[in-house]
Amino acid sequence: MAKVLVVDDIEDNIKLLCFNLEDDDHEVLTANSGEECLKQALAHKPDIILLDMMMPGWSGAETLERLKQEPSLAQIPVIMVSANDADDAIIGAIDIGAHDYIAKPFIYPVLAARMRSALRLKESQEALEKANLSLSKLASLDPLTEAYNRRYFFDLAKSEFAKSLRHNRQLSVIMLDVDHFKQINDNFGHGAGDQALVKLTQYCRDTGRESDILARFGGEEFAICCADTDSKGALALAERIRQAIEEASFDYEGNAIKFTASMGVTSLQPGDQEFEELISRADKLLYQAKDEGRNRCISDV
Ligand SMILES: Nc1nc2c(ncn2[C@@H]2O[C@H](COP(=O)(O)OP(=O)(O)OP(=O)(O)O)[C@@H](O)[C@H]2O)c(=O)[nH]1
Repeated sequence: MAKVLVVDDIEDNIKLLCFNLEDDDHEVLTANSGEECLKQALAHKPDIILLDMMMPGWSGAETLERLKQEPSLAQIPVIMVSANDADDAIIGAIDIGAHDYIAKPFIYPVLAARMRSALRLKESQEALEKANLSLSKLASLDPLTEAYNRRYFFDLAKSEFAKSLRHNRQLSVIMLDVDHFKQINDNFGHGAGDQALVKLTQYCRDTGRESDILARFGGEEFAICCADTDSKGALALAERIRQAIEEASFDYEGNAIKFTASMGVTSLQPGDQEFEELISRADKLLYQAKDEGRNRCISDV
């Protein structure tokens, strides 16, 4: 059922707990000191820890504090097991992060019920974290291509822009638009158009750097913000992307589909005060590229 780490310096206590836990179908790991507990927890990520309070070396409380300081272990519920049932000891342990406290000698079914309660709480915390993660993904990504959406792109790129101004670093922007995209939809169907946008995202990712911020602005228009990249580097990147798109083709329902893209490229210039200035320059250059025949990159340097 659950992976349980039992920590106690007395071998007989471990044996007794192991017997009961294994009888309940739990997978049991054991440690006979606080130091060993931390090692086992890091190596095996148990679902729950049953931790003895009084041990030579690190005490139970000290071990608990170390578990809570370790980000990858902090969420594991810890039930303290102790012969000391003084109120102060119980309060102290719960205040430093124990989920629960049970006094020895305990009745195993009571401990088992407390473990179930701790595991239920852990499960609902994990479900909540998962839901939060998918919500923040929804809020930042374009659902079709999984490139960033326009709003999130501006959040990230504006912060890069501010850093570049502060540290006197280069920053460039590429605006990209698929050529005659309407024809892909008209000739092969909307599904082919969608697939082209997914492929385009992949070509940009494969060609660029991990740190490039790629977004779908809407329709068949994309933007890339490249931190620490000067105008020469950005134009070279745009040209590599243009070539990758031109050379690639993908299969859609038996049709080999090819397309091209046009790009406008600009870089941070003295006097720029807002990130939007770069977007608007790159946008003008993109439309110049369209006017001059498409399938080309135009930069303002
Ligand atoms: N399949 C698909 N089509 C889309 C999507 N978003 C916008 N479009 C279509 O993209 C097409 C854009 O057409 P236009 O603005 O005329 O641009 P274009 O055909 O690429 O022509 P140029 O940009 O001038 O080279 C329209 O037909 C839109 O309906 C989408 O998410 N999926």
